[in-house]
Amino acid sequence: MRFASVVLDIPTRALDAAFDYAVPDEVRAQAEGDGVGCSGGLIGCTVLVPFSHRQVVGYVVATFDEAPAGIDPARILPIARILASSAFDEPSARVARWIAREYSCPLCEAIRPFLAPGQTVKVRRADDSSPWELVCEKSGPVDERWVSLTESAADFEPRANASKQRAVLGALSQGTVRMAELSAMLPGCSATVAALQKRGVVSVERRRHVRGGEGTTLSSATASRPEHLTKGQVGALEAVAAACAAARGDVVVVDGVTGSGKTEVYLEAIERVRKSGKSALVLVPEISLTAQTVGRFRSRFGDDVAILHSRLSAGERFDQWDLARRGEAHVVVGARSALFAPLRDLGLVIIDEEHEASYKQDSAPRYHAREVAARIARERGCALVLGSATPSLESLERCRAKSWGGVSWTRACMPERPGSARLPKVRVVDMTEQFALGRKHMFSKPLADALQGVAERREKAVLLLNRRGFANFLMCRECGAVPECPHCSTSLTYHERTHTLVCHSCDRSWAIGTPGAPMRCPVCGSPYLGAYGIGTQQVETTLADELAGKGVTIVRMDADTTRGKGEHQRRLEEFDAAECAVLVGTQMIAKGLDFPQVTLVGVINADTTLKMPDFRAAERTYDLLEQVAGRAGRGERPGEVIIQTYWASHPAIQAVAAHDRDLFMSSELEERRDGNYPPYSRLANVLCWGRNESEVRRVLDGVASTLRARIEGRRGWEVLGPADCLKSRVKDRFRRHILVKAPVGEELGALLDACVREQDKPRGVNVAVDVDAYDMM
Ligand SMILES: Nc1ncnc2c1ncn2[C@@H]1O[C@H](COP(=O)(O)OP(=O)(O)OP(=O)(O)O)[C@@H](O)[C@H]1O
Ligand SMILES: [Zn+2]
Repeated sequence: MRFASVVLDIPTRALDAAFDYAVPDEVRAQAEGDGVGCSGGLIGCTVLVPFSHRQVVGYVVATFDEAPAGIDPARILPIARILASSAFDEPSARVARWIAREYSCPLCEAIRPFLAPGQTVKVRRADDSSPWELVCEKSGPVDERWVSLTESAADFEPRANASKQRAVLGALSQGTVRMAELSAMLPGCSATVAALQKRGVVSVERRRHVRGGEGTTLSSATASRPEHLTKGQVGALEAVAAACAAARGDVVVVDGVTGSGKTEVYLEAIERVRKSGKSALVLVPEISLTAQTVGRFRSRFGDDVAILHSRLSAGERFDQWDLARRGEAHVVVGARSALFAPLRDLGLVIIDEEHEASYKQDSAPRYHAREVAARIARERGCALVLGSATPSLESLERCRAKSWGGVSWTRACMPERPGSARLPKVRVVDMTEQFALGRKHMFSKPLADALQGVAERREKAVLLLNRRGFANFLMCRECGAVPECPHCSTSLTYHERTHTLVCHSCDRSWAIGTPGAPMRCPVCGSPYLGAYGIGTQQVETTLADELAGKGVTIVRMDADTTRGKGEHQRRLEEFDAAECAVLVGTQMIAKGLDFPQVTLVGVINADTTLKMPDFRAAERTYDLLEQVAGRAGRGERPGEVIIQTYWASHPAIQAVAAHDRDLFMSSELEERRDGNYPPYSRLANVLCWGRNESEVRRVLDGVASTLRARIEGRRGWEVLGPADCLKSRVKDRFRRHILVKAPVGEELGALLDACVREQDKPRGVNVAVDVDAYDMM
């Protein structure tokens, strides 16, 4: 290990390569002596290196003994020092390289997700004349050592002059104290504690502080082992075992209907992997990382589980991450970014609800967790399990082809719920018919009746308000104006309770009138300003009227009511504890929740998402409806689902009504094939934004013409645009984009990267390449 290849943390596309440095003896000794590092050496370390007359932070991605060919070893500059222990090993470095190429981003940006949370080091200077300085956003490990007296403390008498010992014993006489607090009370006491520990008078215990699993009253937050696995579960486990045995990154799509017991398959599969001494990684959507999910894993694997998600503080995230790095936890359950956790000896990766759009990161590196997971599985020779009741069309297509990317893709079906639970009966209510019958209420007659039934039978219901799309804005009935944010091209959303108009692009808000006073149109001054679309608050109010005096608890869950820490869980607990209740909410209540007492699911407006300008609109609507329908009838009592819609004939809605995915698939796949959309092509979005509109236009026109010249004559390639984005202005920046379609299997990222690099970009104009884009607004 005399030389190292270092990627500099300078995210410009031109400085993307790794540079070679010499490894001085003391640096090597430090790296090899470091017990906590991931690679057992220098790879994965954050280092300080000289570069072009200054010092720069970089990451070691490879080491070698011979000087690189053609370079005089004496002229290779040395690494100045190590700034942080190794956070990744060689296979991870290879995955990072792949991410950079695949998603067209600078290599250092692809490496950053692998670094220890909260331990990023930067070289900065205040202005051009001041010196460079190291800024270390360190959140070291949280001290979780707890000190307490042992039984033999009673017989221990400190010597007369041992005042420090007396102080420590005194402080501990009331009970266990955290080491950090003890040090704060008695500065410099750690040597004393160590001495007392040696004598057996005090004990120091490392208690893991792990949030998320503890302190919930949710009945479903434990996973008791079922007596028998279902046939579907046994089959799925066999497929997973085969993929583990193949040890080359094979993929199993666990295609199990809602409530079929996919979680039990994950738990069982992890148990087997653990028995063979390997570790496992489980990804769930951020929003499902609730006490319920965490509790289920914790109840089976206890302290062997580390939890990673964005609601943890930086220190807590570091702690959890470090448990994996030190090999103290062998199961990591987390949101998208947990994919980069430094687990040793990985044997299995699981992605739950794999169809979820939130697995695509919408800032650089713009990776899709499913694709990176597949890459990691191949790199480490472990199995990948993708679970969902509504697998993505991409995954289903790969299973149909049986292999993809050099590994096998298998589908394991679980068509039934365990025990006596059955899939609920679904009824579609055509709202145009209701209107023709003279019913203008938010709840159709069948839904209103069903809610009364729930109240009478003392059961529970879930009501979904489909809020994606353009619901809930105000429109002037005289001039037709819709108030928009002056900084973004976004219709403002009306919030009834606070009487404000809110921009969901930039979070600015405007008060309108005073409660009770009429609101006026900002354009023509007319008082006839009406709310279009409905909000959850309105549903809650209407519901309260409908069920007044019936003793039904109404719990509302949306972005507003779950903002505070722990609110999400608190509301679910409230719903769980109530004797008879209705849970009203947005998308966030649609998936994962397992409450056996729910017998009715109502969807107030099924079709708002169908009208979104997005080729995945139908798929998303189908997924959402099938998932939310799946909340009903998970226990012994049968469930019923009522879907209100103005578009009853749409295949997505028909398919949910019949629990027949093929109904939806056949029409959808045909449209995708006709339009050359994924899964039959790859799609990238090249986005350009800046304050100066003409510069934005010029830059993107340049990218488009370079691109068109390059793909000239190549089959299956298509360049659409440039055109204004649907959100053509956000935070006063103009936004235009190009959509690029390419045949499946083409390296789209590398080509787009080259075209963007070629373009001269003035300051203030930004270009982002989003490969396999999900959000094209
Ligand atoms: N073999 C079994 N026998 C009896 N009950 C089981 C069995 N397997 C799972 N269950 C129970 O079935 C319920 C549903 O399981 P789970 O929540 O894992 O479903 P799921 O497939 O993840 O559904 P969804 O996609 O809706 O989230 C749970 O309460 C679970 O304890
Ligand atoms: Zn705005």
